[in-house]
Amino acid sequence: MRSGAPAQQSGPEEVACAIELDGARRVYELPDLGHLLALHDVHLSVAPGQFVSIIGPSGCGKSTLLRLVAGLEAPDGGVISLGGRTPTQAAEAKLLGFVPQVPALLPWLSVLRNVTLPTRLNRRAARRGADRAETEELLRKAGLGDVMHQLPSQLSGGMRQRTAIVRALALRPEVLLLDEPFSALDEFTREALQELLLDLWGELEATVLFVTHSISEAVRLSDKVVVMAPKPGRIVEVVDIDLPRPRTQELLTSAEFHAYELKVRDLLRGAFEHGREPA
Ligand SMILES: Nc1ncnc2c1ncn2[C@@H]1O[C@H](COP(=O)(O)OP(=O)(O)OP(=O)(O)O)[C@@H](O)[C@H]1O
Repeated sequence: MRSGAPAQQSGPEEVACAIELDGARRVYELPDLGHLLALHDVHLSVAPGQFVSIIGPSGCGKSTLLRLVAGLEAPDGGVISLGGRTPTQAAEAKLLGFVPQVPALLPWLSVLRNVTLPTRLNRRAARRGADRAETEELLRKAGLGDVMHQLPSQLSGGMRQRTAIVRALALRPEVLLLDEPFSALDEFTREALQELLLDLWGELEATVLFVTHSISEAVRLSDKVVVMAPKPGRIVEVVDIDLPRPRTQELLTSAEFHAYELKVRDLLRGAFEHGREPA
């Protein structure tokens, strides 16, 4: 428990799990009979409960990496382990929460019913996940208490994205995967949702993989920032962010914070320049 807030009930089996990628590889067959090496020899160790961001130029394989960890696609080589389980086993055990870039909410269901849908549809999810009262509490924490009976079409973009985050968190996942969840939001909404995510992460103790294009967001949120490059998609460096939490406004404007931003920026510049070279 990081935040000091009361923990939701958790047994020993609900402790967050580590994520290990050992030589992961993904090749896409292309219509012209060629192929594209979307991920090449990816090694990554994420400790239980860590918050890790993934950053890199468009097309470097960030979403592919997330899909492999989520068990939505299988690697063409290497091994991926989530606390000793394969991604498919972890997904079947309902240990994973996934927040996509665009919140996929069912337009005919209220906010509350969208959030409770996974636990209503699946017995395993129901056993692990938050009950109705806990879900309503999560919605209130996310600032959605007053709109939980409204339809998604009545909400702002930021509210819809909060709903998608609460839906993933209501499963009490051991591993939370987020694919650029705040990219379409204005700066202030983005900051508010970063705070919310950190608060809820603090309570749930999930292991987080977070894809972003924002250097400051990555440094602000993370224990580690994974910098990727394209052609082929690969990890160029993992930067440990050795800053205390909570990361106050004072810290966010400090020279130390800025030094991490510059370091990630330099690595990214190299990755972009590489991406511009002919493959
Ligand atoms: N199903 C697919 N079939 C063929 N190629 C694919 C497929 N999915 C992804 N790719 C290609 O694999 C590469 C990596 O894609 P991916 O979406 O993982 O990149 P990304 O880093 O997440 O990009 P972005 O930042 O633009 O979201 C890209 O060149 C993409 O065009």
